[in-house]
Amino acid sequence: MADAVIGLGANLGDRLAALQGAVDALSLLPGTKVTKVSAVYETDPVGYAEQPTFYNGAAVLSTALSPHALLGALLGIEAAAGRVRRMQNGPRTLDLDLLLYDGAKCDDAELTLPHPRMLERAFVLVPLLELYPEGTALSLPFREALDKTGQSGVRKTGYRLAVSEPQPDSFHSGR
Ligand SMILES: Nc1ncnc2c1ncn2[C@@H]1O[C@H](COP(=O)(O)OP(=O)(O)OP(=O)(O)O)[C@@H](O)[C@H]1O
Ligand SMILES: Nc1nc2c(c(=O)[nH]1)N=C(CO)CN2
Repeated sequence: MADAVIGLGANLGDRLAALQGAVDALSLLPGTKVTKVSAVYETDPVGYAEQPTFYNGAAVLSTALSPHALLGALLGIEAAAGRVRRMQNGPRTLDLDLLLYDGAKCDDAELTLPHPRMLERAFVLVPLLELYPEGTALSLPFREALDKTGQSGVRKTGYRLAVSEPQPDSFHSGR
């Protein structure tokens, strides 16, 4: 089993429902358990400013899926949430980024690990600091990066994402 950290974001439609739906979908992936979830943060858009504010958060998984299989699953969950890719940094119903997978490094056509832009983004690093108060996540020290972003515009909402208890197989098969 490996630990993986997922960044979640949404700025179109019902943002809270999108993030909660994503956590629910992650917990249903084969060989996967959601072990930690952050609070939900409301964040000013970074990159392309003329778009609605985002809800962002982060989740930690314990998974038997490989990094590429997990990325494929994230893209599937985004598609099921109605995401249409229009522009880089533009608005989206759901964005799931594979931030870290154990201490793995990877740089191929489909996947870069750690996520190449995570250390520049306070909307990623603030939820991460909540999950890893020591400032190092899966071998990646990130606290200094957060200090360096100098970005504000990340506010905690009163919402938390819920992790539902795993159900016995008989629950899913209806027997
Ligand atoms: N660590 C990663 N997590 C998620 N996608 C990745 C990662 N590394 C590479 N990718 C690739 O990036 C592609 C485009 O991702 P996406 O459309 O979500 O980008 P974006 O959300 O606009 O920008 P950003 O990646 O900066 O958040 C994906 O199809 C995927 O193959
Ligand atoms: N606040 C915020 N800004 C963004 C976000 C995001 O999730 N939150 N995602 C982006 C592209 O992935 C670009 N800008």
